[in-house]
Order: sequence, then C-alpha cells, then structure tokens
Amino acid sequence: MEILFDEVPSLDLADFTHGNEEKKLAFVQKLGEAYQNIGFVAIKNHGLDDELQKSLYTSIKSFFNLPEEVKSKYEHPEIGYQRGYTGKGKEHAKGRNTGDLKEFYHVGQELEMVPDSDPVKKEYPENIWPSEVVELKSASIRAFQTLEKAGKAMLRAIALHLELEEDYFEDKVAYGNSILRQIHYFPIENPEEVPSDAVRAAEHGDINLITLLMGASADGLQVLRKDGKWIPITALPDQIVVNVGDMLERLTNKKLKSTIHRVVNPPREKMNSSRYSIPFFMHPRSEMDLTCLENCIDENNPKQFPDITAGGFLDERLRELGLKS
Ligand SMILES: O=C(O)CCC(=O)C(=O)O
Ligand SMILES: [Fe+2]
Repeated sequence: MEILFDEVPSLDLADFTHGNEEKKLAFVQKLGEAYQNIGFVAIKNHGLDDELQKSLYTSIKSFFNLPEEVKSKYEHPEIGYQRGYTGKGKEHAKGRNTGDLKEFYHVGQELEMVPDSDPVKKEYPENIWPSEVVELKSASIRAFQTLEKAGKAMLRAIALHLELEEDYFEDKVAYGNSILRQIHYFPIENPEEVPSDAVRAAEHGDINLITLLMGASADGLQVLRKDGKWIPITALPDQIVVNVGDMLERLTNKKLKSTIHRVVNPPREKMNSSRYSIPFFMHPRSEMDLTCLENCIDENNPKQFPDITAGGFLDERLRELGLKS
C-alpha cells in the first residue's frame, strides 16, 4: 500500500531494544511502513545524551571557528577527504557542479579498537585530530560509538522487516566503513558573492546503508515525497532522524526507499547565520555484497540493479561527488 506521509513518522527505539514481543513487532511494522514509503523516521532513546551532544557541538564550533589556513592543515584530498576537514564548496551533489555551502569534518573507525587480524585495519585511513581543539577527539569517538550501536539496533529491526535473520547485518557492519560527518553550513555575509544556484546541501540520496542524523531539528532539511512535495523535517530535540541510503535501497531492490533530501538556504536576511548538523553515515565493510535480495525480486518488481560490492559502489559515488578522482 502506498502512503503519503505529511511528516516523518516518530518511533521509540526503546520499544525495539527493551520492549516486549508486541512492542518490538509494532516497531518493526511501523518502521517497515515508513521505509517503504518516505524512507525516513525520527527516533528517540537512541543513546546520545544531552551532555554528549553539547560537548560535540562545542568542540566542532571551536574547530570551524579556526582560521582557514589552520583548518586546511587537516584536509586530505589523497584519501578522498574520508578523514579530517573538507573545505567550503568542495563537495557537490551527484549530477551538479556548483559546490554546496558547507564545510565538514570526517571521523571514521578508531583503528586502535580494530583487531590486528582484521584486514580493514590496513584498508581504512587513521583518524585525524586537530591539536587546536583537543576535546573534539573524545566527543567524536563517543558519538561514533553511540550512533554505531543505535544503527546496529535499527538494522536488526530492518532485517526482521525484510524477513531475514535478525542478525543478518551484524557481521557485515562489524568494524564497517562508517563516517561521522560534522557539518557547518557557514554564514554568508554577502549572498551576491556566491553562485546563484548554490545551496546548503543540494538534493541527493545518501550513499550508505542508513544515516543517523543529529541536529536535523534546525530549519532547512526537507525530504521529497513521492508526489513531488517537499516535506520539512520537524524532529524534536530528543530525536534523531534515521533514513535509508542507496546501499540499502539497492540491496532491497527498491523495496526500501532512499529518499531524495536537501538542506535549503535560509531567507536572505538570515543567510549570515550558521547551521550545524551531524550525520552518521553507516557503511558496511567494503566486501559486503549488495546484490538484490532474492525475496525482494518477483515478476512485478524485476531486479533493478547490477551486482556490486559496497566498496565498489562507494568508489563510484565518491568520484561523482568530486571527492575522489
Ligand atoms: O544537514 C542536514 O540536516 C542533512 C545533511 C545531509 O543530508 C547529508 O550530509 O547527507
Ligand atoms: Fe543526506
């Protein structure tokens, strides 16, 4: 059944992680309904407490306040900007040339915590930490771990909805190639000076399996509903937004929807204000096979994607974003 939601559905993750069988089933059912339609939900009881969110925002604000020449020390094009800083206007959405009005900082797995025997230890770059803002390290690592744990719980619910074993994704996301992206949509004093089609984040689908987004409550984020209407996200302060990415859409042969979304510019008189947000892009290990699941293919929904691994797909997409050559 097709449903046109007027807002992104709200769920309580504790119903799934700590509820009885009935609550757990209801969570899976509502999540499945949301992901087959609008591709987004807002959840509470995700594990990020106020103190952690506050220290994260305080530290990223101090980092982005540093002079450009200091920030650029942490910029690494040779690793496709996958760790550390990415400067203003460097990333553009797939199919566009104008850069987005944002700068960001990427954090991945802490290699210290990965066992030596695991090949991903040689595959992933080391995290980069700014010496000017030492607090960024501990706050980022804690947020990464908390969001990874919440993401694993979401993937268990998604597996049940897809009639897979509950732990289907467990080994595929163990020490996965996830990225915590701390974004600053910077103030623009003089709107005439930026390209007329430049926006905070042009419309796009996320690359990864699922995205867990902190800070979407500030104005600007909108999702494209099937009927072409843009629906603003109105998450409450205690909620984070969790959406389906392109990898999960491929795996499920479009049963679950990676919905196009964007961050629009504020009105002209508010262009000189900042917006911060922190998405956690949950990626599997690069060897994960994204071949469409058999039980998502039938005569009415023939297989829509060629077989590819998560690593192959990521490389393709990073090139399209201008982050890798
Ligand atoms: O800043 C936001 O609210 C959303 C950012 C986003 O969609 C992304 O970085 O993929
Ligand atoms: Fe996104």
